[in-house]
Amino acid sequence: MSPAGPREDFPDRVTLMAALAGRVAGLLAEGIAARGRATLAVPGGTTPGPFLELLSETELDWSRVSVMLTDERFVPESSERSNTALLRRTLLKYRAAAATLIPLTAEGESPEAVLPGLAEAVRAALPLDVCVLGMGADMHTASIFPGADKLAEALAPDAPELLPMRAPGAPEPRITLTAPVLSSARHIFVLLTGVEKAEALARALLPGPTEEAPVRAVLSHGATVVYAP
Ligand SMILES: O=C1O[C@H](COP(=O)(O)O)[C@@H](O)[C@H](O)[C@H]1O
Repeated sequence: MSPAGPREDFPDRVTLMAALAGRVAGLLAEGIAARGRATLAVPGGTTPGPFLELLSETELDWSRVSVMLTDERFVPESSERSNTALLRRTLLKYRAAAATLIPLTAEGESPEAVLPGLAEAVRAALPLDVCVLGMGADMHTASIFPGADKLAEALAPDAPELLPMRAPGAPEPRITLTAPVLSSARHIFVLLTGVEKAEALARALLPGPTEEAPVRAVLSHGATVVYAP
């Protein structure tokens, strides 16, 4: 793997989430000042809730911010596994209620059926000003999983912005931003907490193919890892 970007360790999760929320808000404000609008991508899953809650309270011209998920599970929004529901619950309220959500899911039979209707709005909001990613213990990031059916396509330099994805490690089909979208963000953060993730990161930083550890696709593009135990 080419040299990894910086890593910032925090003494605890409260400090980490507050620092990241402040940093992301500052970068979005810079993007708005420079270009009139800014786009933010955030992860789903179990880690980012407190960061998203704090971000929702920050002072920013949220009416100029577009927000999308890095990936979504193809489940109804009523499911507790819906990343969109997480986003509505934690980020899209208070001051951040004025932001525009670019959806990564819609009602339909399959990810393939809804994807064309989603791609245009995603494309129009790119490039990402700030991309915050999570990582699973299997070293997947967004929904780019080791062993996934469209892994090679998602990692290819000419990948489309969005792909449907099915993987042995994912309980449901997914829709994910692809590696070129994630790695071309102006600022990339990988948000990690806990010993299991620290161990996975150590494995991901070893030399090896990106297919085995998809998070390498962003680590090799200067992503800043922010971590607390
Ligand atoms: O399934 C997913 O997993 C990753 C990691 O989630 P976590 O629960 O271990 O924090 C997440 O980044 C991704 O957005 C999500 O869809």
